[in-house]
Amino acid sequence: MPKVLISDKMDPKAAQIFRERGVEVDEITGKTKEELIAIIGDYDGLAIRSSTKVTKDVLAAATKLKVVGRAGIGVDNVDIPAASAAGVVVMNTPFGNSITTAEHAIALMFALARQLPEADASTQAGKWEKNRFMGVELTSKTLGLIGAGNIGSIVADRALGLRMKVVAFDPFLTPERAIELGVEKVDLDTLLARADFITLHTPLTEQTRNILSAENLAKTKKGVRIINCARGGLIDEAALKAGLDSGHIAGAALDVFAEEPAKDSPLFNTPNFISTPHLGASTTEAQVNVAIQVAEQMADFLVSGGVTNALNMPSLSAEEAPKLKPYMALAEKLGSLVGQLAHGSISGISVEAEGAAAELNMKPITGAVLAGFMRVHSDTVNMVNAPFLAKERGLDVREVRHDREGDYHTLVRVSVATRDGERSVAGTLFGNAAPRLVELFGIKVEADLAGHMLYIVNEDAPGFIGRLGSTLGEAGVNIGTFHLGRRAAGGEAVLLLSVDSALDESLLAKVRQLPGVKTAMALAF
Ligand SMILES: NC(=O)C1=CN([C@@H]2O[C@H](COP(=O)(O)OP(=O)(O)OC[C@H]3O[C@@H](n4cnc5c(N)ncnc54)[C@H](O)[C@@H]3O)[C@@H](O)[C@H]2O)C=CC1
Ligand SMILES: O=C(O)CCC(=O)C(=O)O
Repeated sequence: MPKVLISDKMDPKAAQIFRERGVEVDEITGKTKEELIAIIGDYDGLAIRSSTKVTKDVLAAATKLKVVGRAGIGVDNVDIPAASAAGVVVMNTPFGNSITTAEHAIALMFALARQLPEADASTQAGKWEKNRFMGVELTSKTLGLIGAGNIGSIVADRALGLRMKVVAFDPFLTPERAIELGVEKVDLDTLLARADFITLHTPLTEQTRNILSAENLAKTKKGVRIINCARGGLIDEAALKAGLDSGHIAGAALDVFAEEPAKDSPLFNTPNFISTPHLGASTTEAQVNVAIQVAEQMADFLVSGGVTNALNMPSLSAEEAPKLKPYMALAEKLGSLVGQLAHGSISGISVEAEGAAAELNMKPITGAVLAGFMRVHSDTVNMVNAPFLAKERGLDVREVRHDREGDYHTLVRVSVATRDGERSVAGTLFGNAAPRLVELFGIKVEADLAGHMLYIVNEDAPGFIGRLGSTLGEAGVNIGTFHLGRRAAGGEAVLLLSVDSALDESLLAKVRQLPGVKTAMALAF
């Protein structure tokens, strides 16, 4: 039974769903990195929010880990390249907390406009400072939206409902989508110059880090109010403090900080500064949504191989997974076969689908081919890290679907480009379930690729099979199955034998000395 660790506080629905789906679950929150490293080796899955940092060191200790599930959106607390290299799928729940976070941004905008936290503190201190707290109306003001994705779009919708004008800067926002949202697409400088309120809704990336730098803050309108419910690191906090102190910036509300937990920021106690402790997603509704979603996604993956909302692997629905499973087994065997047989530097690999296979989602099939191909050189390769490693090695990967009718109802062909030209193998599924090799380097041969095998290329001549049988028999090697294919009588023949035990080098050397043998290799599946 797969085992998952929930390492951040999560709605109890998550644990309930894991158990209902046949996944064992431990909830151990508040661990230090060292404590997490000490226990992570026991788990197949890790369910987190934003506190757990899934670093290289944690992943190195996570020897059984297959999936990290983020109950939320931002995955900047997960080292995704390291997870990909380790073959660990990283999933998030991209929609479960968007409305809640957008509402928090709007709440902070109102709080800034009317200085609500300070007015509340002053009133409860018995001061009744009616004349101190003069606010501004939101109606007719311009809201500058940096990032118009899921959350930004909801913020825009709510702001338009408040009769604000919304200008948006997002390099990926199309003019059509801007019209649909009712926002004006502008460049960053225009937004900075025109906005009365600025709200940030981008992930933290190398392009967005410090997007509100000292230089950009200086381009804002005097009296601007700034809200950040996305990620710390998007704003230069020192420059923000200077802007608030000088009065250029009329107010700022941060839900997120460059260093979290933020326990001692220079911004604290600055007039017109509001902060919340990364509460953007903290509503009952959002937490139930993300807990249910992350547990369902992770359980689907661990139990049936379904992949949803993965950031480092193509999606594969729980319905598709059973249909694709035998294809992935076939693809992995074909990838492994070409990986074992093709020598020298390989510059490209192509995966072709014919018949029923051409109707399927090819990404998982290609991932399985690459995993089989590269596992020949490293046993830590799997479906997740194989495409990543292929790219790292500069392997040109092609996918081709054919709509032609072939000899088989379904066929997957894998070809590699070698120095000696293209080498290709093909396989089908018998009964839609059993992987079977049907073509090897242009020769028709029908074989089950399983266990220990012996591959021989020889000149087709009488007496060869008897001599080979004797050589193996004398070495105590039992033949399981025997598959023969040849280009033409008396031409080049290919033999694939399954044997009950591993073949050692000395036996292979004897086989290579038999008359007519051109190649003899041990294979393993
Ligand atoms: N405070 C909190 O508790 C929460 C914070 N978040 C944060 O909110 C962020 C946004 O979430 P979603 O809207 O769901 O993500 P999303 O991926 O739907 O939208 C992000 C938008 O940012 C845009 N973008 C990317 N690079 C940009 C750039 N250089 N300049 C301007 N725009 C750029 C993208 O085109 C995209 O439209 C998340 O990445 C997460 O870090 C999300 C949920 C809760
Ligand atoms: O889990 C949380 O409370 C934070 C949510 C968040 O930042 C996100 O979903 O990106």
